[in-house]
Amino acid sequence: MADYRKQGDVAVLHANNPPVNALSYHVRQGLYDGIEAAEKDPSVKCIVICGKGKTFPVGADIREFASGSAKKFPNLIEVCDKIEACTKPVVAAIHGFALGGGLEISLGCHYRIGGTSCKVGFPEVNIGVLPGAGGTQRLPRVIGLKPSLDIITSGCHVGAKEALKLGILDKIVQGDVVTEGIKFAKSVQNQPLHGRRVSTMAVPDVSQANALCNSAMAEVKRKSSGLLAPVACVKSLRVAAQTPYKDGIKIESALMLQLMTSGQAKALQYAFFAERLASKWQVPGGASHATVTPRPVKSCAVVGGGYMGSGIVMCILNAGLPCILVEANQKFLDRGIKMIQGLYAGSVKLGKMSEQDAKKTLSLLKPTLRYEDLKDVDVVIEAVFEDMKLKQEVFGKLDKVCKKDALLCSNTSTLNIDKIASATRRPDRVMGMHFFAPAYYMKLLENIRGAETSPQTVATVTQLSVKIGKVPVLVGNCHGFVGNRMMAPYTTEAQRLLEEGAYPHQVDQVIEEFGIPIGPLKVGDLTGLDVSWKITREVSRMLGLDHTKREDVEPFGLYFPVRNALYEKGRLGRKTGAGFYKYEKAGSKVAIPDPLVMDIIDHHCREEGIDRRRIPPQEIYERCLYSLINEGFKTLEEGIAARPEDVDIIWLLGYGWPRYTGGPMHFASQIGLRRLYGRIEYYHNKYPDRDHWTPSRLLKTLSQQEHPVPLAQWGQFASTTSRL
Ligand SMILES: CCCCCCC[C@H](O)CC(=O)SCCNC(=O)CCNC(=O)[C@H](O)C(C)(C)COP(=O)([O-])OP(=O)([O-])OC[C@H]1O[C@@H](n2cnc3c(N)ncnc32)[C@H](O)[C@@H]1OP(=O)([O-])[O-]
Repeated sequence: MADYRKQGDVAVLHANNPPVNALSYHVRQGLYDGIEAAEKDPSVKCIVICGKGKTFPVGADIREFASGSAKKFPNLIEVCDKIEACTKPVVAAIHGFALGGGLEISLGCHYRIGGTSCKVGFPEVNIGVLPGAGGTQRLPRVIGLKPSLDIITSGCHVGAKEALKLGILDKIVQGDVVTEGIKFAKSVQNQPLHGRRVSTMAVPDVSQANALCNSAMAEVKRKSSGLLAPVACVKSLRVAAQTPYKDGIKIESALMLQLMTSGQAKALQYAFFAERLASKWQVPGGASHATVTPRPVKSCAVVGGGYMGSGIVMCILNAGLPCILVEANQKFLDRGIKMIQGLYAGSVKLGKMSEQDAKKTLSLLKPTLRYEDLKDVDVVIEAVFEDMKLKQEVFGKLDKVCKKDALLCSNTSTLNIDKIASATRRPDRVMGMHFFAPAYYMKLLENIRGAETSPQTVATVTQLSVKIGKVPVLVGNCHGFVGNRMMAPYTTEAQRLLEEGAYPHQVDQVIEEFGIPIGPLKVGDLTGLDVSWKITREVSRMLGLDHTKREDVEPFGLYFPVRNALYEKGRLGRKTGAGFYKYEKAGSKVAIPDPLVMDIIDHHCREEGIDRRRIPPQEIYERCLYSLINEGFKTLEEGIAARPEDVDIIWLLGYGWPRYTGGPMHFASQIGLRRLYGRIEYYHNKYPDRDHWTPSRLLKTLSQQEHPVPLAQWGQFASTTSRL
C-alpha cells in the first residue's frame, strides 16, 4: 500500500511494502489514489513520492507477472501517466534504490531528487523483460538515446553523481531525503509544469537514432546471443526516437507482453528467486536459518596462498575483515602476497578501487609462517592441495593451536569432509567451503555439512559467506558434492563420444550452442590434462583400483583412453599449447581443432576395433546434458542437495549453465520429466555398464505422476532422509 499524509501544503506519499517496496497491486492503487486525493485537495500545493524503510520502490513485484496481477488496474503505466498528468508538481525523493518500475514512477514525476548514496537503474533485462511502464519511452527523452541504450541493455545501476550528470536527478541532497524532498517541492510549487512532463519532451540525440540503435543492436546480439529482452529493449528505444509517446508506449507494451510470457523470462525470474532462497537452509532435526543464531566472526585466517587461497584472502579483506595468511615457507608466502598485491594494483589501475582503499584493505592482511599466530581467529579456511593426507595434517595442527570455538573449514572440491574432520577433536565445528576459481570473482560457495557439523557452525559459515559477497548453497557430503558430482557424467560422456565417432570440436560446439560458454573438452584443456589424469589416478586409488587397467576403471566411469593418450604425448592442455586442441602458443585462449588429435582418436579406435559412426548433434546434446541432469536428480533423492533450486544455483553460478534456461533442474521441468526419463532409460539400456545412466528413482517417480509436479514440490517425492 501507500501511506498518505499532509505536511502543511505538501502531500507526502510513502510506498509501503517492505522490504523493498515492490510495486504490487496495493502499492500501485495507493499511489494512484494518493495522487487523485492530492489533486482534489485545494490545500495541497505539491506532492512528494518516496519509499518507506530502506529504499524507494525497486520495481514491479516480479511475482505478479506469473499471477497476472501486474496488469490489474491501475497498472504501472496508468500510475506513471496519472502522476505525470497531475496539475500540481510531483517530486520523487529517492533513497536506496529506484529500479525498474521505481525509476519509471520517478520519471513520471516532474522532478527527481536523490540522496548521496542512492542508485537508479533498469535491471529488467536480467529477468527477461523490459522497462515496460514507459521506461524505454521516458528515459531517452530525459538523457538521450546513447546513455539510455547503455543503461537499459546492461541492466547496470547508476550512482547518484552519475545520475545527476546525466540529468536523471535534478539534485543530490544531504540528510533526510523526504525532508529535503518537501523543501524542494515547496521551492517549485509555483513553477509551470508544461516543460516538466517527460512524455512531451523530444529525444535530444534523435538525429543519431539510426546509427546508435544499429550499433546497439549489433552489440546486444554479439554479447547475449539468443536473449530476447536486450533485443526488445533496443527496438523499443528506437521507437521512442521515432514516435510520439502515446504511440511509443503501445509498442513498448506489446513488446513487454511478448517478453512476459516467454520461457526465458520465466527461467530468469525463477533464477532470481532461487538465488535468494539459497542461503535459507534447514537441516534434519529442524534447525534452520530462522532458528539458529550465528556466532560473530571478527577475524579469519587462510592456510595456503596459492591461486585459490589468495583469492579467498581477498574475499575476506574486501569484506573489511582482518585475515592472516599462513604458508609453509617464505617463498610460497611471498608468492601469495605478490599475487594479492598485484590483483589490488590491477583494480586500482582499472579505476575499480582508489589507491587509498587498496592500501587500507591490504593493511588488514597479516602474512605468517607460524600456525601459532592463528590462536585467536574465529574462522580458518584451509586451501592447500587436494590431498587427504595433507589436509588431515593441516587440520590436526589447526585443532591444536586454534581456540576451542574457532571454526575450521576446508576449501575442498571433492574430498570427504568427515575424514578431514576426523583429524580434529571438534568435528562439530568443521565444514567444507568449496570456492570456485577465481575465488575473488565467482559468487558461488558450495558449503558442505559433515555428519557432525553443528547447526551453529552452518549458521556462522552461511553468514560469513554472505558477508564476503557469496551466494552460499548448503550441500551434503559425498564425492564431488553436487557440482563436481554432476560434472563427472557430463565430462565422461563428452570423452566417450570421442571414441564412438565425434571429434572434440563437434562435442564442444553442441554444448556451446546450448549456451554453456566453454565446452567440456576445452574445459579439459583449461584445467590441464595432467590435473585430470592425476585426479583419475587418486580416485582410482581411493576405490582400490588400478587406474591403468581398463577393466578396473571402466565400470566406475574413470576410463578416458583419449585423454590418457594425449597426456602420454605431453599434450597437457592450454599451458603446453596442445591438448584436445592445438593453440597458437602455450597459454593462448584460442582453441584450434587439430588433425593430429583426430589421428590419435582414429588410431585408438582402430586398435580397439571400434567402428566409428557419425554422431548426430542431438545425441551429443542428450548424452552430455541428460546424464548430468540425471545425476542432479540423484543428489536430490539422496538428500545431498536440499532443493532443485539449489542444484540450479550451483550450476548457474559455478559452471556457466545458461541462466535463461533457469539451471539444469528447471530445464528438466521444461523438457518434461516423462520425456526426459524416457531418454535416460534409452541410454541406460544402450550403455548398461555406465552407472551414471541408471535412472534416478526420484526422476522415475516424478515422471510417472499423472500431472506434471511443480518443481517446488519435487522434494516431497524424494524418499531418502536428508544428508545435509
Ligand atoms: C501492463 C503493465 C505491465 C507491467 C510493467 C512493469 C514494468 C517494469 O519496468 C518491470 C519491473 O519493474 S521488473 C522489476 C525490476 N526490478 C528489479 O529487478 C529489482 C530486483 N531486486 C534487486 O535487484 C535487489 O532486491 C535490490 C538491489 C533491490 C536489493 O537487494 P538486497 O538488499 O540484497 O535484497 P534482496 O535479498 O535482493 O531482496 C530482498 C527481498 O525482496 C525481494 N524482492 C526484491 N526485488 C523484488 C521485486 N522486484 N519483486 C518482488 N520481490 C522482490 C527478494 O526476493 C527478497 O525476498 P526474501 O523473501 O526476503 O528473500
